[in-house]
Amino acid sequence: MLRLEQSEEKTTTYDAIVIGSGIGGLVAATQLAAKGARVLVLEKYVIPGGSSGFYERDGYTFDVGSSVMFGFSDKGNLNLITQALAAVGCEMQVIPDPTTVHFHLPNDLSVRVHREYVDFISELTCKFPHEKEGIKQFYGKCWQIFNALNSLELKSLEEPIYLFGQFFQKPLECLTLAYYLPQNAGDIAKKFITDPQLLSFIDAECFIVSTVNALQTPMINASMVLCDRHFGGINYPVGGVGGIAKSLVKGLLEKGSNILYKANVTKIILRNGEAVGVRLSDGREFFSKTVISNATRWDTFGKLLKGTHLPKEEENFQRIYVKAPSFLSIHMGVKAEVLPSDTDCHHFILENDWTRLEEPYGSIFLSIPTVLDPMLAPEGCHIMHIFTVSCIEDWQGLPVKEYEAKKELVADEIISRLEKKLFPGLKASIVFKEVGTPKTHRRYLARDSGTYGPMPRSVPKGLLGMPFNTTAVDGLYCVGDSCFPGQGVIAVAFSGIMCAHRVAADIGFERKSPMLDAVLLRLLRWFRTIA
Ligand SMILES: NC(=O)c1ccc[n+]([C@@H]2O[C@H](COP(=O)([O-])OP(=O)(O)OC[C@H]3O[C@@H](n4cnc5c(N)ncnc54)[C@H](O)[C@@H]3O)[C@@H](O)[C@H]2O)c1
Ligand SMILES: CC(C)=CCC/C(C)=C/C=C/C(C)=C/C=C/C(C)=C/C=C/C=C(C)/C=C/C=C(C)/C=C/C=C(\C)CCC=C(C)C
Repeated sequence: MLRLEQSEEKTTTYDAIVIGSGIGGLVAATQLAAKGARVLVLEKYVIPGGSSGFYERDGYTFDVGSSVMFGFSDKGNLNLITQALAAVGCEMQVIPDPTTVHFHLPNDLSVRVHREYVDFISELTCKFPHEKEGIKQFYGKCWQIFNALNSLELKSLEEPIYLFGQFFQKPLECLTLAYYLPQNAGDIAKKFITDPQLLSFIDAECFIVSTVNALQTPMINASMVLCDRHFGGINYPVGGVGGIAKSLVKGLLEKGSNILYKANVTKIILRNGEAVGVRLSDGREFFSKTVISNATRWDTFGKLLKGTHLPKEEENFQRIYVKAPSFLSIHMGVKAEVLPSDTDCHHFILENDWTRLEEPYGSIFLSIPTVLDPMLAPEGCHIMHIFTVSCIEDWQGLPVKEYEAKKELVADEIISRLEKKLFPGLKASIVFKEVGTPKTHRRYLARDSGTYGPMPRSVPKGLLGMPFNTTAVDGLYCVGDSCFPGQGVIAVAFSGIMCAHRVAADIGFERKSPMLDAVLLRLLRWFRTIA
């Protein structure tokens, strides 16, 4: 990080200030820096990455959140993490994961999502032989959409020269995407599949990437993840997920831009209604041609623009989307012998009752990244990163002692369930344990109520209602998971690429047509109101 002299703060005008260094913010920043823009990233915490950050304790390197990495392969157009790193001259070594996730579901339904598509389909068909045709048809539709996506060069859908250019070059693919844009995975699954248990399995497939069931999951997003895991595969970065943000920061600095840590933005400064800079909690102010917020839209409009009128578009967003609950996380170090030798890296556990899928503490996510990269833990030990849905309301207003006791109690119950279902002797094998609650996530990730991201209030019209990057405030852009296409590391990386393209056009680093802009932006705004 370069030091900024005090006089420089007041006088330097950047091309863009990015609030927050989650993957969304860092991708936007590095894409702009790669185009020659001067960018300043302001991060509240002491390291970059947000929910894709890392922390070290007692010889362990823990991923804060994300461990399942889509978009990290060396082929196609959808390897957006690889592309984002390459844009600033970085490359990371990755370890291919042979199994995306091992599902442990009610009625002893166990399904491994193998890297090879044919192996996965044959395992699923073995469990549901009477649905062989339906399985082929549903996942086949996903491939049709994925192939359309993968054929496009991905840039801002809010930039007409690019968008119309893609329609001209790939009309069939663009029409396919336009057709599926307002649709959800559950409706399409129901066209081909009738077995209620298989439909519940599709719900679980969608839930792990959208925190809602298939009927509420946009078909484009479902297709993206259900196919990329077989096309490019899931690949884990050597040294842990935190390395992605560290590499992006290195690339950012090498391109002559900068990042400041412990820089808590408390206000977006407006002049004549236009965003022109930001103020930090310690009083420092920075100015720029554009401001990009990687804080959630609830934080951006509710806190950083507090006191200004909530634009109609944001009212519309909040009408369609609510904050998904937060989660309880347990980071553990365990003795290696507790794991059977063929243990997969990622597991999803829902023991007895399908109806508990979306409930707090209903299902359990478990990642064991040391299965892929043993160097993340001391010799003879593994990392277990466990998380489950939990609401902040459950944890508020408790005196410290009760709060700590509740953490222990809830974590103990989750660990007992894992011990019973998967790993006998688990409790006795624990050598390190740290529990995070929704309050922890609110504090360290600076996300309102510790939310995991946005989720539709009811059944959405696919992705139609999800806002892109421009906002009703001139000069202010949003990036991250409360923008199109939503939650997920690869999704926010796409949002970063889109955002940087739109900003670059607005500040003269890319071509733009003001007349076409006005038409397209008005049209997209209208689409969102009918969602
Ligand atoms: N694959 C997985 O296992 C997994 C797990 C967890 C999270 N994730 C994904 O990561 C995505 C989130 O990425 P993102 O880029 O939207 O954001 P993020 O929440 O990861 O990062 C936002 C960053 O902005 C900073 N910030 C917020 N307000 C600030 C302020 N006022 N001043 C300065 N800094 C501020 C935060 O400290 C944080 O570092 C989620 O959608 C989620 O799906 C994935
Ligand atoms: C403009 C208009 C209106 C129209 C036109 C048409 C067109 C052209 C269109 C286009 C479109 C596009 C391009 C789109 C795109 C999209 C995308 C890219 C998407 C993506 C998505 C992604 C996602 C969603 C992802 C997600 C993921 C996630 C979330 C993950 C997670 C994970 C986890 C949680 C883990 C688990 C764990 C265990 C199990 C342990």
